[in-house]
Amino acid sequence: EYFSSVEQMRQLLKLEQGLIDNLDRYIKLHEQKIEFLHRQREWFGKELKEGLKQDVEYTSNPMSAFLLVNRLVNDWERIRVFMELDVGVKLQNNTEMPTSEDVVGVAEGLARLQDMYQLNTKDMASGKLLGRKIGRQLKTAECYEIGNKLTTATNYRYAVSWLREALRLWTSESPGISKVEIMNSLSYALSQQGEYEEALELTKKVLKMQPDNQRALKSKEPLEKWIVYKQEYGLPPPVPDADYKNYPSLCRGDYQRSNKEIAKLRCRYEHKRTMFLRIAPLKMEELSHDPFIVVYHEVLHDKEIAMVLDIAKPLLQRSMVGDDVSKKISKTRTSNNGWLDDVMHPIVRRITRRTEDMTDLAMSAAEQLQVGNYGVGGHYLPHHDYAVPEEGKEAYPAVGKGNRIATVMYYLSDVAIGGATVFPELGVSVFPRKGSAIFWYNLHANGTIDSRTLHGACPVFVGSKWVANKWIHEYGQEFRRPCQVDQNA
Ligand SMILES: O=C(O)CCC(=O)C(=O)O
Ligand SMILES: [Fe+2]
Repeated sequence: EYFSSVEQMRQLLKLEQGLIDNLDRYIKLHEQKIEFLHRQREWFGKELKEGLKQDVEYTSNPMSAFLLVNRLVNDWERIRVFMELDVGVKLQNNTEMPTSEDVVGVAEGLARLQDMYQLNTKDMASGKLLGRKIGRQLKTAECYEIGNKLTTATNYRYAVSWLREALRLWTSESPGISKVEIMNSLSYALSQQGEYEEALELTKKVLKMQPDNQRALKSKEPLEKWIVYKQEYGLPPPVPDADYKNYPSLCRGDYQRSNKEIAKLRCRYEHKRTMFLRIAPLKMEELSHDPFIVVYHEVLHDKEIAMVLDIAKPLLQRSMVGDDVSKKISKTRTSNNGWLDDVMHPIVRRITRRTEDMTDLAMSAAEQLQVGNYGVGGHYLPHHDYAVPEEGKEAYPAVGKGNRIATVMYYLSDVAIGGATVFPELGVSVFPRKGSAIFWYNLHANGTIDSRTLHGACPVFVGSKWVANKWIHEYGQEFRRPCQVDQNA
């Protein structure tokens, strides 16, 4: 799977380079083959001309008679074999090609970005994003493909939008795509949205252009029935989108809190929490006092980050959601991650140590470091990091050290546009800054869950977002976690 990580997508450029190299070799060998055949053709032609000039003499002369028979038996046989011989270049090597799921995955990421950042399809198709030119004008057939993939993904709203764009761009010179195909696809996507009237209109237009068009013939009657049904009973209420309140506006970086609230927050050197901080204070930015959320700036060095990424890259796999018993792949989290243990490399141990110095929490109850990379439009919908186990069951039984009391998340990259970490209940957004870490408690001081810590990762717009999570569990923190955050430090 490529689409769920920009790092994996980068491999595709290498893959395409390999394909082009193979194609070049194939073309070259074919050219050599054709050249050889031209030379042979020349030679056979010359011999034949000789023979035709004086055919009786030629065929009765034992020398030329022999040459003629020999040519036909041996030389022409060699040519026959040679012509049928393949040049022996395969287009594809062993590298795994992306699949149609990747195409759908990228199209879904694209629609997610459109939705989140309110981008219109015409601008996107023209390669313009947020007033910047980031690509070329898409062709009719390309818009049509995006629309069709979104239909496959049952994202009909954006499918309609892309198919409309394809229709708008279509000219009789558009290669490889007929107007009728686009109209049929658009009609289908519209009908899935309950817009039967317009769908029928398109279908009728198709039938005017091509009276025997099978697809249009098949859909006309059902559409007419649906229109009558809709007039009588109306449409079923649409399935409501999951409501994450101000999640989208926070992702866009819209202002969420009053000046009065923000005025209470400070930036300062944290030098009290642990012994370590007395000699090496950290730059701390408060985001919220209750629940406690802070960002530590410049806590990881670029060189340390480069090392972590080197170790993590070969370990990347599609991220799961759910606790360790019920985890599964989900569209709500499109990223890849890999787990790094302290024993794998001194740098991992060093980061664990730094997390302890930063938080004063015991690392004996911390999970391995989870390094993550997001894909095209990659996101993680609002969720809690704690688990809510069934009655009588334990949270995170595989860890066996209680619930996730706190989260420390390091940003291992900047993100050019998008990719914020946001807390919808609190109106807080944090835009990634390479080397910074965000730290918060998921549980109240009495150990109950703090639902206000709901948070999500916004779709990455431009860039490759890397993060590293260190989840810390409850056991061993009894005498470590301060009951009250010292706001006057
Ligand atoms: O990537 C982010 O900004 C948040 C990630 C997150 O919440 C998680 O992995 O649990
Ligand atoms: Fe999270």
